[in-house]
Amino acid sequence: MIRSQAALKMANNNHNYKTVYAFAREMHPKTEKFDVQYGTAGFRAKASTLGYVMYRMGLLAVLRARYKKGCIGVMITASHNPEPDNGVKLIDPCGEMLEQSWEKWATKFANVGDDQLEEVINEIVTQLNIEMTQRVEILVGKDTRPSSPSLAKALCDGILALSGKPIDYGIVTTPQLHYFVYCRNSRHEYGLPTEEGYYRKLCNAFKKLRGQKFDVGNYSNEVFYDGANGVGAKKIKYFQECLGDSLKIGMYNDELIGTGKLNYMCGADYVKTTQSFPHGVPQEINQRCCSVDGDADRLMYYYLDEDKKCHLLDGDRIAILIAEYLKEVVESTGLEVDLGLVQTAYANGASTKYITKKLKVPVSFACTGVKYLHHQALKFEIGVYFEANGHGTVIFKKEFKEKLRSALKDSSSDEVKSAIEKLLVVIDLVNETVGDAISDMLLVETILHSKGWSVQDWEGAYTDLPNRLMKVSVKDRAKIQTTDAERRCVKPDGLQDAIDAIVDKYNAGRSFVRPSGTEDLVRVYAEASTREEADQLALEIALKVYEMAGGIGPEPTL
Ligand SMILES: CC(=O)N[C@H]1[C@@H](OP(=O)(O)O)O[C@H](CO)[C@@H](O)[C@@H]1O
Ligand SMILES: [Mg+2]
Repeated sequence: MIRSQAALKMANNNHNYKTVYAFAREMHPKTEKFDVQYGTAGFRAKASTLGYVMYRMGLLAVLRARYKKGCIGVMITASHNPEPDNGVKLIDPCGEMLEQSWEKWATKFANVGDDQLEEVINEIVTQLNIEMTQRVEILVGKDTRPSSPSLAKALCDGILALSGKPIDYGIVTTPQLHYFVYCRNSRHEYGLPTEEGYYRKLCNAFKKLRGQKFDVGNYSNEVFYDGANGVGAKKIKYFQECLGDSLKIGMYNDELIGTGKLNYMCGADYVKTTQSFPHGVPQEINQRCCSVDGDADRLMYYYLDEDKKCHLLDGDRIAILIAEYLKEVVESTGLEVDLGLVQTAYANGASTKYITKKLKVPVSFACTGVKYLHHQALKFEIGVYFEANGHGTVIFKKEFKEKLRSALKDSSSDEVKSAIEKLLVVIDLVNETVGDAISDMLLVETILHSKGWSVQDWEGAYTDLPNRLMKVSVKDRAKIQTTDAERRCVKPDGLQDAIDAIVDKYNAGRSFVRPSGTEDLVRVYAEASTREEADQLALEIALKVYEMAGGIGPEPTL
């Protein structure tokens, strides 16, 4: 057993990583034979299999921090997945997801044998010329899963093994940790890297925008909030305390009250995938409700109508509401701005049509996964991006913020000045580092309040095309390859032609298939003018995938 951290440090400085191997062998040996892949959202698996992966991600985080000469974050969470799962993802210095070119290192680190660890460390250090004597800080956060503390311990052992300094933020939401990383690296320019600093920044901005009149027009100052029995339920309490009467939040699915399990029959993913009202939230007709997921980076709005039908206002609607509002606020400043929206193929066709034809805001498409959307959104001065499942945010270019500040100084019009001031406060309300369910919720509430809208007014802008998501199990999902932001399939040969021929038979039909980045299956999406047609189209396509792409297990059914 290795006991001395000083001995480890000395070994690191001498480029001798044998101790890392011994540490691994003794405490976090590789237990699984199968390979894992750093996917859309890092590594995810059954928590019991992840100890060694965490240890190795601790090692990699230190290397990444030294390479980037900044602090790095590591979040332990499996988001909306069931409680026995867990996962890990790395956060880069500006609070963004780990750069794609390093994903292959992450995969390699996770999969080599214990006795090859030393070699892989030497390989990356030499190839990227990493200076190994720097003392670097790694910020660690975790969700509420019971497995998270022991996995965090394994992660910290990895960080310490290479003489990094772990800073444990305890239980935090994923977007909070992204925010802390950026605050620290921006030397507090973006905010204070503490929970207190985060709540203050967002709540102050919210209260400023809200003013003293809380109910306006059709807008009523109360929202029901489903915390998915996770970290989002814990953290919303601080907000409620800080917000006081400016927003009444009915808090439900709070595991502390002891009624439910994480993500079980509740939370944003449950609401979106089942298109139904979550358990544990009172069924009040026409009440505006929202759900977050297990690490509070996704947001879904909904309400029940008089017939108890659940109406969803998903990521597409949230994106549109935000883009339209920002467009209006920017117009009132008199400044020219390049505002754009980024969607994925899962965005409802009706939403894309509304944005381009009615709002006249350009839309670009990115592959599934926030890292792709974020990257694409950086091209605009104001880039709004959302996945239909409710994960997204707004990014404001640094130069645009500077433009605003200098226009504020130079303008002689009070009207323009107050419009710019308002926009600067809106920017403070947004967590630009990554999709943040609670910050997004506060922004949606701000917009509805400013328009005097009920949730039904918001829904009235356009009508979603009925849609259906299906899953197909195949022998090897890598056999399916796509192009054009995953909207067209290039492999296996002939599959796209077959899809086109089926889609042609349906009114307003659209469908695409792609291999999931987080689960071992192929996803099928279909939309059409009626519910029956959307269901039927999805089924026909799923059967075609099953037939042409090596389906396994029972044939897909509705
Ligand atoms: C259709 C769908 O919802 N896909 C999700 C899901 O990715 P897949 O690659 O489809 O498994 O998990 C991702 C990570 O949470 C999320 O970004 C994405 O939107
Ligand atoms: Mg999540």
